[in-house]
Amino acid sequence: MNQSLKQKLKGVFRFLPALRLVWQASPVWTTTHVVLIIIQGIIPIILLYLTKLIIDTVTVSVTTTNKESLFQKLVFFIILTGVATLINVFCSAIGELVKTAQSRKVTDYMSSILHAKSIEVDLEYYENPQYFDTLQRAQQEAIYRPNIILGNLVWVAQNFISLVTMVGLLLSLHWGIGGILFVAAIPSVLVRIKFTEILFHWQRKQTAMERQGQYLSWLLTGDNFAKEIRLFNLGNIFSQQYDTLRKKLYQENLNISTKRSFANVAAQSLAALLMLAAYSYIIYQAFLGIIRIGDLVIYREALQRGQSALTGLLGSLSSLYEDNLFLSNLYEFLDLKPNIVQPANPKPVPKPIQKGIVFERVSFQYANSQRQAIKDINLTLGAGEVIALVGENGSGKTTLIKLLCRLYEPTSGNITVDGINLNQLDTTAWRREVSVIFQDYVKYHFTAAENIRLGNVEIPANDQSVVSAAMLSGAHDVITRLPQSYHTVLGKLFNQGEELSIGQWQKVALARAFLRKSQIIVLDEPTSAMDPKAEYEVFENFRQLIKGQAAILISHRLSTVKMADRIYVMDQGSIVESGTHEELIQLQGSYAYLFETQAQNYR
Ligand SMILES: Nc1ncnc2c1ncn2[C@@H]1O[C@H](COP(=O)(O)OP(=O)(O)OP(=O)(O)O)[C@@H](O)[C@H]1O
Repeated sequence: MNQSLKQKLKGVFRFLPALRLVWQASPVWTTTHVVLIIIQGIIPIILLYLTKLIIDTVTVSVTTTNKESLFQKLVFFIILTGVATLINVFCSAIGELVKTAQSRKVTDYMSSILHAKSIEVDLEYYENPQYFDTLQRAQQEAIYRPNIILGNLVWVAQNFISLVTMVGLLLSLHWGIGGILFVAAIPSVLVRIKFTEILFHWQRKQTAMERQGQYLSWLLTGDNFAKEIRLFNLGNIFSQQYDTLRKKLYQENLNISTKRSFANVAAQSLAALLMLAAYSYIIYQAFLGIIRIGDLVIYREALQRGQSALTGLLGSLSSLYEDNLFLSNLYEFLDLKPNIVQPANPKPVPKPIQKGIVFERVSFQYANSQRQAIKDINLTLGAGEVIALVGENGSGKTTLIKLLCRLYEPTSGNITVDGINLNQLDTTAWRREVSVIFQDYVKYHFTAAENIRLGNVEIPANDQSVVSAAMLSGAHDVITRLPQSYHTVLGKLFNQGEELSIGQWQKVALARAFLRKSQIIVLDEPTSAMDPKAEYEVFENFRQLIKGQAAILISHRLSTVKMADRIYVMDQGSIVESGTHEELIQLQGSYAYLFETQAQNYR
């Protein structure tokens, strides 16, 4: 057997993981769903059999004198027919409810699996377009495919039983008729499998384009972009780009669908001709008097039912193949492994940190980049020390912080805390000790109190420490002026939300950092959007604010970092100067030059 056929067959039977997901999502609804489908599959056969019994009884009654017992029998069969019909009606009515409930459960379960995986993977994945393609494909399939697999398996069973019965009947007439049934069904199945594969590969190729379309649509409809799109009059341009993209996708899809339709016409015409030949043979047998008119009717019925059972069976088998092919998109996503590995036996995080954090010849290059973002960095942050990183845009300051938080692994060199390499610590436990507010901090569209509490979710809601943190960052005054004070929803996304200015948002984010009970605090341009008074208040009493935490400050305003114990000046990924403010001024290097330039602007 050639390799690809083997793989295809393997694909057909790789439905167990999907069934497991369906089962895990909702064992009770799934069982009920299957039981109902089975009952609904059996009842038509029972009804058919009861009809036969009724006809037989009526036929006998015509020639019998003792009609009373036959009448009782007849009444009994009619009652049974009524009961079976009622059960059928009940099952289909309840079936709708069960189907809806079960598929909603599966949908929600699959969403939570996708969410869990999205959190588990490293930040690095989020800088990789292929990751988003994989995620998009997984999202498309995960929601409904597992349920369809379940349905298709039940269909396979139902059609198989039906087929065996009908083929048995037809074989009694001529073996060739059974054969024709099979031959007639094959072309349609081949067409389906072929076009499923074509569509699958086309969709995989088009994911990036689909996402580009979604991005344009997001630009056109998202609140973040509404201002600029209007002012730069970009609406029509983006909208045209979107239309061009969608037209291309539509055209390619239509081409495949058209080809598939023609192939289907050819396959189904061939099947119809073969069935006509079989039917003609049955008619001819009746014409010759070999079979009776009654037989003709039965065989025709068996032929039709047999054909629909076989088409159904092969159809559900090829659907299973299709489902599995497309579900590989989901498995591909679920199989992603984080690059940052957790140590098997993590060492405890030092509490309190005694000696401090040391960067030893640390270099790092982003996976999607040709250049080193930081090179050969040596840096020390002693316990309770405040250090500052300054340098031009792109000099590597934020990257250094990301390495400290173990969002990435250094390409070379070591980062240690009290002599223990960060890769020997449990990542979550380590991150608990670092409180970071990045430049692109998150504006949560939750209440003001929740926005701050997210810095330390271990404290209860409405804890007084939220207010204390807000006071330290200057957010308290902003929040108390809001209509519902700390209970006001921030942002404009939800009803009664109150939008803040960028500087006000920054104060809220800073409060989040202050709330966290960590040993290290990292503020990446924390006051860049604050007014001078607010900024002054933060840095004036900075050491009291951080209460003995070690701190790393990143700022372009050198006046704010003057008080640091040590200032590191970065340039193109390297540290080019370091020392206290006074030492660096005396050095008369790039720091002194920058400081002097900024100071002149304020004179
Ligand atoms: N996710 C990324 N993937 C690839 N390259 C990146 C990524 N993030 C940053 N870089 C590159 O790494 C270098 C350092 O960036 P980094 O953000 O650390 O600079 P920075 O000093 O914090 O700059 P700024 O002052 O503008 O905040 C830059 O050349 C940047 O282009």
